[in-house]
Amino acid sequence: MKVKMCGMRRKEDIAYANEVKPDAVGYIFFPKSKRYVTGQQAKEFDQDLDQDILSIGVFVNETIEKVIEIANQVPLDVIQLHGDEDHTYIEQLKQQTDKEIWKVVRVKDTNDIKEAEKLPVDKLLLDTFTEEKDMYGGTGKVMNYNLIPKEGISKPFFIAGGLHSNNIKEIIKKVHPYGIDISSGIETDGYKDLKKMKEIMQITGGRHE
Ligand SMILES: O=C(O)c1ccccc1NCC(=O)[C@H](O)[C@H](O)COP(=O)(O)O
Repeated sequence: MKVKMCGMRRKEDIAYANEVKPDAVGYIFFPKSKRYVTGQQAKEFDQDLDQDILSIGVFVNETIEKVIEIANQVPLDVIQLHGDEDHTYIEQLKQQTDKEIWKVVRVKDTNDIKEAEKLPVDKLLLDTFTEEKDMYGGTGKVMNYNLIPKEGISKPFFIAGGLHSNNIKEIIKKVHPYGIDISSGIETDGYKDLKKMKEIMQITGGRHE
């Protein structure tokens, strides 16, 4: 099972990631997020990140031009689309990059997942839906895992939303995801917390190839 730790926004966060070794870290390129970083900041962070940790860029309804610019600038390994990007948008993006593309489904009902399975992306990431304006992710709220189709999902999928050291084991056992994605659950007072990051790696069994 893979572990992605999202919302890196300080030099210390990168040092912590190098210490605990998740499979991937995420940078948020959504200006309305409290975890927002610029392409230039992410590039500087990324120069200090261990090479065997994937760099993932999180975009919300961003222009394709800007996504490509930042993806090449950092450089990113994966483009995570966390907004309302549709089939046409993804096809256009794919014409301009060979990078892996993940699509986030903010799950309101089972059909949202079934529709997302048809998208031409490498992986899905299931996250919590909230009505709150501009709250596309990093909500710290747990999603309803009963909405996952009984027959399973045809693409590798990450789960996200309100994961923390007290619920992660139970949720993994229930859902059997390809990976987990966590942000608020490894923060204290809004900043990444090394102790919590270590705990998550211990609970998930560390890095798995
Ligand atoms: O984290 C944010 O501020 C954010 C804002 C807008 C879009 C996506 C965002 N985060 C993306 C992630 O991949 C988070 O890790 C994921 O939503 C889970 O967050 P959390 O519930 O805080 O663990």
